[in-house]
Formats: sequence, C-alpha cells, structure tokens
Amino acid sequence: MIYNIFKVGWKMNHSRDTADFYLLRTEGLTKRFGSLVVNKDINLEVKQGSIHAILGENGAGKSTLMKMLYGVYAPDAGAIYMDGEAVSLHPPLKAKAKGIGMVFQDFRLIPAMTVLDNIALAMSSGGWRLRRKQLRDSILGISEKYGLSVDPDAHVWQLDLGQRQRLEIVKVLLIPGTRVIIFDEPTSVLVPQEVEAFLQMLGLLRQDGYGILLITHKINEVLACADQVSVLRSGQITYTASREDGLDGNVLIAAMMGAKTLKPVNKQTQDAARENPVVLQIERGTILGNHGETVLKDIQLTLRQGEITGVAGISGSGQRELAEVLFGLRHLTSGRLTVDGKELEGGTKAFMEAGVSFVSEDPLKESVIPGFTILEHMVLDGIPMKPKGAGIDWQHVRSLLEGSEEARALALAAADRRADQLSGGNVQRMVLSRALIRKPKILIISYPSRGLDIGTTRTIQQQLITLAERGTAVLLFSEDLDELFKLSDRLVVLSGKQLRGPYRPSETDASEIGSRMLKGELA
Ligand SMILES: Nc1ncnc2c1ncn2[C@@H]1O[C@H](COP(=O)(O)OP(=O)(O)OP(=O)(O)O)[C@@H](O)[C@H]1O
Repeated sequence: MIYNIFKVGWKMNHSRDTADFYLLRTEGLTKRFGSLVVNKDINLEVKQGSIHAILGENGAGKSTLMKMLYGVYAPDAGAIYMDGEAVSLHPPLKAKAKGIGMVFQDFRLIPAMTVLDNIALAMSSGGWRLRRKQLRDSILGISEKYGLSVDPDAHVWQLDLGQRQRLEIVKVLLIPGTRVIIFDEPTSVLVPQEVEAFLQMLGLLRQDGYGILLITHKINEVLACADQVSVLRSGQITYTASREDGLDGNVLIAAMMGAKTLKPVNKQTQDAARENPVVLQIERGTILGNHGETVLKDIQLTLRQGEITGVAGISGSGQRELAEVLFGLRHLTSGRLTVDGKELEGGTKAFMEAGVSFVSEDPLKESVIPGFTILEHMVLDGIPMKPKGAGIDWQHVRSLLEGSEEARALALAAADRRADQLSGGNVQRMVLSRALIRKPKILIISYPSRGLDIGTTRTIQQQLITLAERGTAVLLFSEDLDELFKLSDRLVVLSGKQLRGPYRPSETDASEIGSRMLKGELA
C-alpha cells in the first residue's frame, strides 16, 4: 500500500495523565422514532485526551446517538452528564455552548462563499464575533497547529472533499470552549494519503486534551487510533473494549455482525487476457469543469462487455466530470463518445435507453427525493415502469423489488420506508439496489462502498463481479486501491488532466498506481 495508517500509532501523542477524566457521560440514553427504538439504554463515556470509536453495521443507530449528543435530537429517556451534572444539549446551540462540536458526513457549507466567510457566518450564528483580521489569523494558526491546511480566501466550490472537511474541523476548533468533537465517518470522503494525515491530526487533538468520538466502519482505523471502542447492534451497546484490554479486529467484526459471517470476495476470471467486445468508447475526449476549466484532455477510454474497469485517482482529478459525461449529464467539448459504435443524441434519457446505469458519488445529495419511499425511488432510473391507466402499476414495481435477489442480498429496508429517514448506509444500499436491479448493459458506479459496513461492502463487491460475469461493462470509481485491485480487470488512472492506462492489475501494484495518481508517469 502507498500509505500506512499503522504508522500513526496511538502511543505517539497520548497523554495518559488526563485520560481518566470524563468530559461527557451518558446513562440509559434512549431514542425512538415512532415505534422504532433506535437507541436503547446507552451508557457511554468520553474521556479527556482520548479517542472513543463507535462501530456498528448500517442502521445500528450510531448517527442517531451522536445527534443526541450534539443536541439535534432530545433523548426520550436517560441522561447526559458533563462536569458532574445532568445537562440538556437540545438544540445544538446548547450543545455547542457546552463545548460539543460535530463534523458531519454532509458538510454544512455555502459553496459561493470563501472559507473565511463560511467560518465567520458559523461563528456569528453562534453569537461569537471576531474581527476578520483576527479570524484569518486564528484560521491560519489552527490550520498550522493541527496540519489542517485551508486557504481562508479560497471559495468553497473550489475545494475538494478533503479540503471541505478540514474547513469543517477548523470551524469546530475555533468555537470557544470546544472540548468534545464528534466525527461521523470522517474518512469515508478521504483518499488514502489524507487518511494518514487525518489520523495524525486526531493524535494531536488527543494530546491537547480533546475528547473524540469517532464513528467509522474501518476496523484498521480503530486499531490504529482508538483508546476505547463501543459496538452498537440494533440500537444497543453489545460490546466495549479499551486499548488496555487489547483490541482485536476479528473480535470487533464478530461483535458488529453477530451471528452473520464475513464472506470473502471471489473473482474467478480476474485480469483474463481476453478482448471482449467494446460497448463504450471515448476517443480523444476533452471535458470541461463547471467553471470552463479543462478537467481532462484528449482521453481514450474503452469499456468492454463483461469487464470491470477500475478508475484510480486523487479526488478532484476529473472523476465526477468523467462519470457525468458517461451518463449524458455533461458533454465532451471535443472528441467522440460511442455506445455500441453509435454516438448518442441527447442527454441522460438517451444513455438510459442505451442501457447505461449510474451511481453518483454523492447519493444522499443527488439521488434522494425527500418524502419519497424506497419503492418510489425505484422507478427513477430503476425498475422499468409499467403504465397502469394514467399512472404506474405500483403493484408490479413492488413485486419486482421484493423478488429481486440484488435487493435481498443487500438487505434493503422495507419498500414503504421513506428514503430521507434511512441511515446513510441504507440510502447507499437503496441506490445500489436500484442500479443493479436494472441489470444494466453498462454500469458507471462511483465509490460503491462509501458509508457501507464491512459485510455490505463485501456483498456489493461480489454483486459487481457477478454483474460483470453476466455481461455488464462496469466502470468503477474508487479511492480504495485494495477494492480496485480486487475487482478490476483493467485499471486506469486520472492524473494531470490525463487518463493513463489501461494497466492489468497483475502487471502492476498499488505503489505503482499510487505514484501514477500523484505524478502521472513513473519516475
Ligand atoms: N428521522 C428519522 N425518522 C425515522 N427513522 C429514522 C430517522 N433517522 C434514522 N432513522 C432510523 O434509525 C435507524 C438508525 O439510523 P442511524 O442513522 O442512527 O444508523 P447508523 O448506525 O448511523 O447507520 P449508517 O452506518 O448507515 O450511517 C435506522 O433504521 C434509520 O432508518
């Protein structure tokens, strides 16, 4: 691998002298949504100068618990203690005033404004006012101290996801009195190199006495940095351990998964030296970004029937724009794109009719219609609609969904659940089921395992392999090199406005692909 998160050992910056002091403690915390008990009798502590990781499968109740601690939800029962006293943290302004900060999965930023203005706005809405010069100095000071490089004058739209996250962290650290910081799956938007820097930053925060709550699906990160771990299953804490007791990855996985077992991913014909028929091709394609800048220039891309082509690249190297071109959401400014040898006229509809399915990189923002159920989402680029009178034959859609092996394998929630009330991972399962049910001829899929628990990640990886074995041409964008090597028949790399490759996974390795991601060609 080109990075090694184990380098960022817990011992590095750990201050033991302060570690037994509780900053926050909960007793019997319970939250219900209607008849659904989402958190039950949760007892949890956050110590000063300590990292407490929260593990659990999708829908286990992790985000809901964190939202109670950040004051988004009031608990239905139980108590939260700070400084030895019971406190009420709802709404979030109260939690902030008590020193609790949260870095969300979906960033709360205004793209048209600069970094400085976004931070000034957040501070003033909390009643904290700083002069601009003073604020700029503070941003630069915090950035330097914790290795969170952000340019105060950059516009948020110019920032990639890693930079936006750093801005969110700076914002939380600038709020006077912050002492507990909740991170909700922070590394799901980071590339491997950024993960290492992020864990180093956590070590510095711990050294400075902050109490950290870290939600993650990544066992390696827990092993690399956590002092305490709590595992949630169906809303209850079923396992806790501390570093002193010893942390064991297999035990943590078993505690998360319960009776289920983690199946290995099998790919029979990986990297076969075959030349399947071409189904999609870009020749000498140039793609512009939203602001007219050249994102990719003169690229060649060939997708073949029954093959998975993996796309590696540092985030912001043109992944989004390329994926959009391949689904008719954006057009080449020069060059040719053909599906089955024909150029497609028109936008997305033509691509869908040609058998292309698309899973975007941000399904929560781009694919969910608030108020629509899972069933209703299925007919949007999903199950073919069968008209019934002037409407849709919903019974037909329901029986297709309920009979679908893909939805069953992904343990999709009930068809009548509202999509905006699902957990993040369950939204991802819905979007993936929708793409797979169509059995597309071509699947353009971005970051399929983002936000998914470890068992579901393996399931979706296996499903992509099966889909390809049945003939689908898959273009897989991923920041996880292990995933790309495990699944791909060919690999391409986006770097320096170019698309490089294809390379055969058996003839290269992660460090070579990593170098190409950073520098283009090998030194
Ligand atoms: N506003 C809401 N209304 C109704 N049900 C909700 C609401 N928010 C969450 N839920 C349900 O509560 C359960 C727990 O969701 P939560 O988001 O806390 O899970 P999670 O462990 O964070 O999952 P993930 O890893 O997928 O993010 C899920 O079944 C979810 O559908």
